[in-house]
Amino acid sequence: MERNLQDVIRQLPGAVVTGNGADRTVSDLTIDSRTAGPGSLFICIKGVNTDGHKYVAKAAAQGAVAALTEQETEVPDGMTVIRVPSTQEAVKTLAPWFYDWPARKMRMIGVTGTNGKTTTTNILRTLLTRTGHKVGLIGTINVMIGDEVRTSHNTTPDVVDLQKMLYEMVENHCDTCVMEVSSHALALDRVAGIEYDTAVLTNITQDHLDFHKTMENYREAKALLFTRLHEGTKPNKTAVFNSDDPSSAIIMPRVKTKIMTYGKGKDNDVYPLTFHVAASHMELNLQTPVGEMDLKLHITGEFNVYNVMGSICAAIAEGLTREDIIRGLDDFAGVPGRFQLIHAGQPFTVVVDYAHTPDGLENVLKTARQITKGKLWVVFGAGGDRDRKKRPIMGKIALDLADIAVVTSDNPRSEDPEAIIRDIEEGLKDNPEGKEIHKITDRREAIEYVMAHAKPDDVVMIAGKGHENYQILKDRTIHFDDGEVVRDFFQKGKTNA
Ligand SMILES: CC(=O)N[C@H]1[C@@H](OP(=O)(O)OP(=O)(O)OC[C@H]2O[C@@H](n3ccc(=O)[nH]c3=O)[C@H](O)[C@@H]2O)O[C@H](CO)[C@@H](O)[C@@H]1O[C@H](C)C(=O)N[C@@H](C)C(=O)N[C@H](CCC(=O)O)C(=O)O
Ligand SMILES: Nc1ncnc2c1ncn2[C@@H]1O[C@H](COP(=O)(O)OP(=O)(O)OP(=O)(O)O)[C@@H](O)[C@H]1O
Ligand SMILES: N[C@H](CCC[C@H](N)C(=O)O)C(=O)O
Ligand SMILES: [Mg+2]
Repeated sequence: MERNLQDVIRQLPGAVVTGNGADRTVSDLTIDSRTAGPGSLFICIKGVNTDGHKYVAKAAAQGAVAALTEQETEVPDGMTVIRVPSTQEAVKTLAPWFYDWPARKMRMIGVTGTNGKTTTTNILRTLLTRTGHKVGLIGTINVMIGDEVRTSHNTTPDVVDLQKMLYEMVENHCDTCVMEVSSHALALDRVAGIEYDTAVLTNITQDHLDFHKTMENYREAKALLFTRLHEGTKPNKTAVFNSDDPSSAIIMPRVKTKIMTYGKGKDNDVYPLTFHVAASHMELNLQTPVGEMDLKLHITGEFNVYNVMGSICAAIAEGLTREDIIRGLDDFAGVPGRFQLIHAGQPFTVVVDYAHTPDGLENVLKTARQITKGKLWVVFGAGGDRDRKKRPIMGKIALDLADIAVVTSDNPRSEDPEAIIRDIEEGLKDNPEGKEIHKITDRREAIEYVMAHAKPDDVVMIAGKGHENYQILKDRTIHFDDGEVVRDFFQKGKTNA
């Protein structure tokens, strides 16, 4: 995408321009000097850790032609500096305009909720792709533009990267984008300039209180996806709600578009008639507005019944037929690190799962219990620099629902791993049944301990990190993969006592 610098300036009310006054071409926007290159307009944002204004010279040295600032800065030779009252505000309209409003050229499906976003977006991508659509996907694990796959840094990227990705999707002839919309993205308006066609709520349970402070703020951030859905000019919009989640009843009355609901009750558009959960699959019979569906799915757990039902509502809203949906769901192989069974020749079941919230942990342990003949183990920790209040709650859930709990580290980030474990242990203090609890701070040692002690018919749930192949420690990020630790343990011929 190329834009004339004067046209860029015209988009910025109140702009004061200094430095190079020549008429030039801007070929790229970036808010990170590290990705600035020839032709870039570098947008300076004041962040939590640092201030983008510090990197104007660096961006210029890398070839950036202009910088967008909100305070006095140096003006490197040859660079044009455009000062506006607020760069954060300016970028919300500048980025969509620069990339020519790509979200207006695709069907946009947004999925929000505490848990289930990655699963739901991936189900929808499979359904739509199998039906002949070219689909872009944005989420926690990766960004996909048709068949091209890139790694993600955030669940929902910042406004500039997001608009750039959408532009690339349009350039690559995608007709639909399905994306996870995090509560951070809604609160910080990373999704400015996007008009959604279909919006899905999975559920709202405790997480991210470090950022939102209260559950009400958290819910209201998520509500924005639905209460703003009618704004704009696109026709045929649908809001999809999980009627079994109490937040839906609070948000739905404020929605001005068509609504579809899913849940256990027969008053929903989509509801289950019967389902049967096994370790690696489930059978599910559903009632839907396009007819009854008999499904055999390669994912499992009651929570996934909800993800499937939400996806079906969105798929129907997008015009898919009963046959499209049945065929697509049959093809859906699951998401890496979501109730993923690890087969390393061991005589018991090992599951790696991304449960990192109280509700997520509760759900996967309840599902695991349904397939456990022996004892149920859980190995888990909690992320550092994240909601501290969820830690003791997760401790109590592990104690209540598993037979043996092994508390370990997740991504400690800047925090002391021992302090995080102490927070979790608050929830383990009241142990009337005297259940076995271990504390093994090193995650590899914790997993290896369990691999060495689990018995045939036991189920081991390794929770929290799912698809992640790294561990973020105070001073460095190391390679770490829960499934690989399990496989290595058995490959090295370590014995299971
Ligand atoms: C709290 C939060 O959302 N922080 C985001 C924020 O970081 P920040 O304000 O600390 O930025 P900063 O590091 O101080 O930098 C300020 C500016 O200087 C720039 N800079 C910095 C260094 C440099 O050398 N050059 C340079 O230009 C940065 O690009 C930035 O524009 O802006 C950054 C750039 O967009 C984001 O990457 C960063 O997300 C961090 C990594 C993060 O962990 N965010 C999490 C909490 C998050 O957003 N999570 C949600 C939900 C997850 C889920 O539930 O799935 C998500 O959507 O991912
Ligand atoms: N519908 C659901 N209800 C409750 N828990 C769920 C649901 N779906 C998934 N989970 C649990 O949450 C974990 C994460 O699932 P998924 O990645 O789909 O959610 P997410 O909303 O994308 O998470 P994140 O906020 O990290 O992006 C799963 O591994 C599982 O433990
Ligand atoms: N997107 C979530 C992922 C958490 C995963 C868990 N492994 C952790 O590090 O806390 C977050 O940033 O809160
Ligand atoms: Mg996700």
